[in-house]
Amino acid sequence: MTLLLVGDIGGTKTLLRLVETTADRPPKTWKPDKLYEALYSSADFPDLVPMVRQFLDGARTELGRELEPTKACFAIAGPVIGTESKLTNLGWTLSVERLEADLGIPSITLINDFAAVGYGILGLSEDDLHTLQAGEALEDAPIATIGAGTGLGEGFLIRHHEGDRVYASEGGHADFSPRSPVEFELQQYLRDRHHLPRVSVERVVSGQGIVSIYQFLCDRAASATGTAIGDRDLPAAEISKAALDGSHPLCQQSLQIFVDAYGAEAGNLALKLLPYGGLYLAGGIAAKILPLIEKDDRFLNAFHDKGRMSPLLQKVPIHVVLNPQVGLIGAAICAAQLD
Ligand SMILES: Nc1ncnc2c1ncn2[C@@H]1O[C@H](COP(=O)(O)OP(=O)(O)OP(=O)(O)O)[C@@H](O)[C@H]1O
Repeated sequence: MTLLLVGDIGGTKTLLRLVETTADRPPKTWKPDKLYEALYSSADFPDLVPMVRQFLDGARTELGRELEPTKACFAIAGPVIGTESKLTNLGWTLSVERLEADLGIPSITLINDFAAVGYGILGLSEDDLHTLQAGEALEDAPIATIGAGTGLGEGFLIRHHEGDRVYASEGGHADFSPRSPVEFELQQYLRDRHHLPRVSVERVVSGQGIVSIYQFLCDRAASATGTAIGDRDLPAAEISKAALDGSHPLCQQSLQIFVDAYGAEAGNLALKLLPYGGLYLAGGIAAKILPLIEKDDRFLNAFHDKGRMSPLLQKVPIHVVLNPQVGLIGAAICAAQLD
């Protein structure tokens, strides 16, 4: 029996989990059962080491036995360079060598959170997915992942007989490319408001993006009517709730612009990778606003809107990931494959 420690480390919260596996290298499509799990507020700790120590103490007390994980994988919302990662929001600097020494775990790896999503989708079952477009799946073709949450993650997976290769990217920081007059206005608004020379797609396609789009529409309506709009400071969850129940026209319009931009960016990613192995929408937001993604085929229309290349994109299978644990599942699959 091998004991794995896996973690999903975000700027806000960190979820740690212990997983047991009987096989040395379980199949890549393995969906691990959790032995013990705990959620922490990342900023409550000066570093990952004291958090893991507290977690393992809690697990030993709860399970009433000695627990010594031999492999660990931590998925990090930020770039991982070689064996190191700096979480700028938290002031943590993590290195594999230091973590292995301080935690006494012989084999540790750090991966980007979207690399973890890449591993994780291999472990999902049909119930974890909602298909937006069946397309025409090709077994050996690349698989793409995209996901709006706190930021916008993008990654890809290449299937290979010697083992699948999972890659993260910083695609969310590529330029936002407006397609309609209102989107051009939005781009200019964001440039002016944040004093930016350019606007990245993450500024629009993310939780903060939903808030920014809504504030843009409020300010635009206020300057057209000369009357300030109430409730200008709503969080993304409330804006999408009001859009879903149809109770607030500006919230509805905000989510329409968001879904259009999300679909268009997913289409850009698909043009670059031709992911006939599937394009997966992960991140926390897509599953929560599914009716708005599907309403009037809004997401798919924006996805397909690529001129002469549109027929190619109609063949890409597109699935929304409904399981919010996909990153942790991926971290466990990755940990299990460590030597
Ligand atoms: N119902 C909702 N509709 C739209 N946006 C939402 C909703 N609920 C939460 N959000 C937004 O989603 C973002 C969080 O996304 P997600 O749940 O994917 O977290 P995350 O990116 O994994 O977080 P972390 O970086 O801490 O790991 C926040 O910006 C939040 O405001």
